[in-house]
Amino acid sequence: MFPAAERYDIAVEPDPEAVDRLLEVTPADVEPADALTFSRNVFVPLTTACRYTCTYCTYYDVPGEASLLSPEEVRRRCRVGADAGCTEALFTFGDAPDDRYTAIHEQLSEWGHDSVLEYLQEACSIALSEGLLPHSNPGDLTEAAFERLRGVNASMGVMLETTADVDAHAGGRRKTPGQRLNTIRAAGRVGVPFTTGILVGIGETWRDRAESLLAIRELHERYGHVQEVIVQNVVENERSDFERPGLETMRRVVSMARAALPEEVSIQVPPNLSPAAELVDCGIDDLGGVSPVTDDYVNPAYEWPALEELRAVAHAGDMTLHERLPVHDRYLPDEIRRSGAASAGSPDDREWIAASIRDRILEGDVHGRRFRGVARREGPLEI
Ligand SMILES: O=c1nc2n(C[C@H](O)[C@H](O)[C@H](O)CO)c3cc(O)ccc3cc-2c(=O)[nH]1
Ligand SMILES: C[C@H]1O[C@@H](n2cnc3c(N)ncnc32)[C@H](O)[C@@H]1O
Ligand code: MET
Ligand code: SF4
Repeated sequence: MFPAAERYDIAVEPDPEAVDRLLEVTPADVEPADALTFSRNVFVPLTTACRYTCTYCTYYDVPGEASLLSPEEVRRRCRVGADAGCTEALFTFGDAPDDRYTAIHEQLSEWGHDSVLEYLQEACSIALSEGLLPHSNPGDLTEAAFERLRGVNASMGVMLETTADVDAHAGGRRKTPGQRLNTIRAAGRVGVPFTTGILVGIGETWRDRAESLLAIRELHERYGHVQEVIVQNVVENERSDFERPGLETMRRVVSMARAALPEEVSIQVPPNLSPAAELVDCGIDDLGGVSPVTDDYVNPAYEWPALEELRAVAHAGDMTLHERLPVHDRYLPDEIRRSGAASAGSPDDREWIAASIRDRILEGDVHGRRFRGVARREGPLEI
């Protein structure tokens, strides 16, 4: 049984002087990176049901329409991804859908699960058996949930979005910054390589952006687990009238992110939502998950760029382009770390990856099926 997420409890207090310093940062203050990475993924949206109703989101479905992918469907999609050379199975879906919808709960019971997180565990095992490395973002989680899910995930994530209380997190049950911070802290305590980030343009101020970035830094300083910070701009869609932040805003906020986080933490912009080629001099070094086979189900109107376009982004910044696994190189044990990838040392001597996941990457052989992703290719993956 997975316990329900903890309630509001602010974990960090950003220093006001550090916030002021960050507010002065411009693109001229940051050192551009010399390499750009991305991960080839297949997006597996387990369910469109969600307990929240964020006003910028088109992902969640209204009651009655929300459903779950079956285990057979999960396997089918993973196989398509593995055949296309993906290494990552991305499990991102609505927060605690079973908590809100009895129909979802009943379906899960029929399949022998008492919660969506228990089902996620099975889905991750399916992905592993198809030769993929799971990266799950199921929303807010407790330490107990991370303990269980780390055994079947290479890395995990949740977007902080913002430390501010914004109207965009609407509804009777709403996302709260405290709970998101708790989730990031819980991942740190358990030692899960973690992706987080901020969402730009949902009603937050510049000060809120600086505070959010410093909150992430603080949690990374405590636990060393933040592998990358996504600077994601909100995009227009049919449900909301949020305006996409302009280029100058994005240039400044990406530079702030670079300045706020230590060098070993990657700064990512999603290349289907952001003008990545115009942000290469602001400190980005990662383009996140890009899929050759699935839509970005969170923002389906925004198509993934082809490899050729990723090359053009790298070219614009005079950078090399490398494919990576969902988990960043520095969290891998020495024997499977790729030489040549830009990375500082391992955060500490801890085992960041569960032994079962490490062995799968190492052996490249899952239930007799060759691991078809990049993990088995030799040498640095310059593209
Ligand atoms: O940890 C997360 N990773 C997210 N990822 C994954 C992320 O971009 C990368 O795949 C990670 O860098 C892991 O490799 C997404 C990938 C997509 O294709 C589309 C949307 C997302 C959203 C998230 C997210 O909210 N949190
Ligand atoms: C997967 C992540 O995508 C973000 N997300 C949800 N809706 C939108 C949107 N319209 N534009 C940009 N990002 C969005 C949320 O922060 C979520 O955590
Ligand atoms: N519902 C989760 C969140 O908002 C997962 C991503 S949105 C589809 O963090
Ligand atoms: S962003 Fe995530 S939590 Fe918010 S409504 Fe969409 S699916 Fe739910």
